[in-house]
Amino acid sequence: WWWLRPRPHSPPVYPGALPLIGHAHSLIGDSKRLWESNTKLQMYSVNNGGICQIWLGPHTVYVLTDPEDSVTLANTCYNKPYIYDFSKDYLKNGLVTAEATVWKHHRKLLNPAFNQQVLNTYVTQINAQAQYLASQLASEVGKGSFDARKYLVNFALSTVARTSLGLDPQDETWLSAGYTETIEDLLGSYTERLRKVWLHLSFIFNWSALKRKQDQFTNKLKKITNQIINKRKSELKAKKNIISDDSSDKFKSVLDQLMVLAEEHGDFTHEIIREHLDTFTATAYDTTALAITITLIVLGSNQEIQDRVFKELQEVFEDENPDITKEDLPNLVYMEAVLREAMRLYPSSPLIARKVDRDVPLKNYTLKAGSTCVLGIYGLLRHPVWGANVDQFRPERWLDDAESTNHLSRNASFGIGKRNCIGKAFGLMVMKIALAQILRRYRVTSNLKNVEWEYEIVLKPVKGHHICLTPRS
Ligand code: HEM
Repeated sequence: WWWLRPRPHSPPVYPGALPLIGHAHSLIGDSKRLWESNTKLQMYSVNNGGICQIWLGPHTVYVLTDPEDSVTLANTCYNKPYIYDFSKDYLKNGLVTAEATVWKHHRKLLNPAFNQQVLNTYVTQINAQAQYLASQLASEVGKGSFDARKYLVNFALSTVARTSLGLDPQDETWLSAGYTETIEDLLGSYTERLRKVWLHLSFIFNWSALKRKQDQFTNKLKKITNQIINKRKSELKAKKNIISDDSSDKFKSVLDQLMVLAEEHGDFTHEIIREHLDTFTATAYDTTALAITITLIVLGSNQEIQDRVFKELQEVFEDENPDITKEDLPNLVYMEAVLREAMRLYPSSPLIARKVDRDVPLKNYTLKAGSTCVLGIYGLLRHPVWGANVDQFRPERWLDDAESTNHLSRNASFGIGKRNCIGKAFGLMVMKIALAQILRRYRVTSNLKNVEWEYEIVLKPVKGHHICLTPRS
């Protein structure tokens, strides 16, 4: 107990530590409890100078919510702590889980795959999926409230299938092979391990039923992606010139771009291509689907703001063109402010973490090597730096008083520092197109006050019937 005592010159300790286990007990419980514990912890950090510490057994975990300190830490320590290893069997050298040395090299090579020129070639595919989504939602009109997330998950996965994997719109093999259910089960199993702290220890986890289930999910998903890569390899072998078509305005899936990298760089093996593709899917689909779901719930509870979004849509789409063009996207200024504000208050990834692999001096304290640092995105996005009415949904803060958003945490919902989200621009584009297609056709109503939240690696509204749709005449 002596060595667990708070020391002078070390960050404030979050209350509630128990002998030997420290704060580990606060991880136990269901996903709703996990979210409650997480918000309390992050807000404690905000209210105590943007930093606090907890103990998981003997291990120190700092929780940072100060904008400057968070960037310092994120740009000093690039390695991820052991909890990211929960998904290593599946994603290993993918950008999220790769060791810092591999990550630096691969991130540099992969950045161009997500540049604006490439993204512009995806607009047609995303429009097609978003129009299909809007037409599917028609079946919910007049039936009262429903759970929009399942529609948005299908939309997000179909969009990934087209743009990342290059599958034809008619090609249903991916989704019909049970991909959606299996990826949901796999991500759920990571949260289960997070909550059952004794399973953090590999020698216990390796003997558990959860490990056996996780292996089944992982193997199934790997098999599906491997089949897609192999099929594409055979196609390219048959038509030798496809990939060498370098014209920048021609659609080229992420898989094809990875194949080009494989030709140029020996270290892009078949397995590494799979790890990157599976990483893009796992990181892209739920974050995007949830951000759209949450924005719809928030807009359904703020009719005046929704009216303003609709007015902007009418102005931008004067000619009734059913597709949103790449030229239209920058004109959806108010909609982007709404989206960013919804993601500020309810970030899909409310916390990320780094391994503190050296002593890191911050403004008031030095973080000790060998510990873990949680970067509290939720707290950062409600830090006083955002102004007095930080808890209020106010899209105008992104427009009128731009200086109140012109600070280091501006993009924190997409991560912090250089190891931030590679798919940020892609995600924003997908979300804007989907929202535009939905909101042009339907008025949304909902009640944000009734929503309960849970933490399952991502922040989710607890499954339920949250929104109603009425057709716009
Ligand atoms: C609303 C949408 C999205 C949100 C909120 C989001 C959020 C984030 C956050 C917070 C991180 C940092 C993770 C960490 O440091 O541990 C991250 C990383 C990442 N995201 Fe996203 N993301 C979104 C969409 C996407 C999309 C569409 C892709 C598609 C490719 C993507 C791919 C990635 C990858 C590969 C990383 C790891 C980057 C690296 O370590 O270099 N994300 N994302």
